[in-house]
Amino acid sequence: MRLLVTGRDGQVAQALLALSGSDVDVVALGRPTLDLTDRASIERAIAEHRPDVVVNAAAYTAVDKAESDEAAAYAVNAEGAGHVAAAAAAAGLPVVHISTDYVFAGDKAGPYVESDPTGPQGAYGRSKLEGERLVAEANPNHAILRTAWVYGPYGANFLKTMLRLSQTRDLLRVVADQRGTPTYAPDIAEGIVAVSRALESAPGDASKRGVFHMVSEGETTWAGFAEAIFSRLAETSGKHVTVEPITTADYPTPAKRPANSRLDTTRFRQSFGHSLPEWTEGVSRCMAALAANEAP
Ligand SMILES: NC(=O)C1=CN([C@@H]2O[C@H](COP(=O)(O)OP(=O)(O)OC[C@H]3O[C@@H](n4cnc5c(N)ncnc54)[C@H](OP(=O)(O)O)[C@@H]3O)[C@@H](O)[C@H]2O)C=CC1
Ligand SMILES: Cc1cn([C@H]2C[C@H](O)[C@@H](COP(=O)(O)OP(=O)(O)O[C@H]3O[C@@H](C)C(=O)[C@@H](O)[C@H]3O)O2)c(=O)[nH]c1=O
Ligand SMILES: [Mg+2]
Repeated sequence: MRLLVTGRDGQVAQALLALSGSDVDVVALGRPTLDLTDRASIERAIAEHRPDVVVNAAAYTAVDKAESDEAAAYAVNAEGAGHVAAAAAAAGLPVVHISTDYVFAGDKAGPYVESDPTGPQGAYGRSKLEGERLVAEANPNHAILRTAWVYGPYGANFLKTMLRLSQTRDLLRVVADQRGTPTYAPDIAEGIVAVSRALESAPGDASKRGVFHMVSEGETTWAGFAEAIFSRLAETSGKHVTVEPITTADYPTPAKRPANSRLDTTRFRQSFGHSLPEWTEGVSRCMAALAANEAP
């Protein structure tokens, strides 16, 4: 099976590339070769590489910057996602599209299921929600995978921000009133491969089409995530960092984030017979990979 992945240097794209081997052949393309705002560039890539499934892992992911740059976020996350889905449809191919917990308002008491009403709190979430709509409209043969709090050895993420800040500080203030699930990019990549195989081998199976919540098992807060990172850092390096739990109000940001980002993964697990490991396991594996210098 060959996957054409958009966004070569992204966290998820890099994790998919790392899986490329005999079983699955991954071609990941980014700008300038493949640009989501240029549908013809996506069509050319499909014609050249002849994939079995197209995976849209490229996105405008700067949550705060999107508040003052909403048009750019829409061009990539909404219209661009639609272009990827339309180009796949034109070639008769399924599309796997990655979306986010930030499509929700975050005011539900329990974990969100796929059919819950959306209510994005910021420009990034709005652009991603519109992307979901345009993908579904352009290509009925789709799986939209909403994930959350992505981190891994490649690219920029909260875990690497925490490690960087810890080089100059012994105390970090981190919000403790936003709940969700940190999800390890290599586990997302495995999930995408499982979904891609299912789309390829079960054409027309409606139980494997639509929207799915795909996050690691368990839940925490950003402060809890930071604590887990620093407890592993202490074990391996002896360096101690204190996490001071604070409220969202204590940490003003341009974009509002959902207080409850928890996603119920039942539909995903039942439809694909696959689940992602506990989030704490991913933290250990990511720290080990970084210590082994497996990624820049
Ligand atoms: N990061 C997170 O915490 C979460 C991410 N997601 C979703 O998961 C998916 C993957 O995210 P992640 O891997 O973290 O993203 P990254 O921010 O790591 O990477 C995104 C990639 O998209 C590329 N890109 C941006 N604009 C374009 C464009 N116009 N054409 C082609 N490529 C473009 C960027 O390329 P360049 O280097 O050129 O800028 C970058 O390589 C996205 O859909 C995201 O919305 C969902 C939940 C959480
Ligand atoms: C760096 C830092 C952040 N924070 C807070 C701010 C915010 O509420 C939370 C996370 O901050 P970040 O900016 O790293 O995370 P953010 O960019 O909001 O991450 C989101 O990215 C997009 C792409 C998604 O789709 C989401 O699932 C989510 O992962 O932690 C602190 O409290 N202290 C700190 O020192
Ligand atoms: Mg950010």
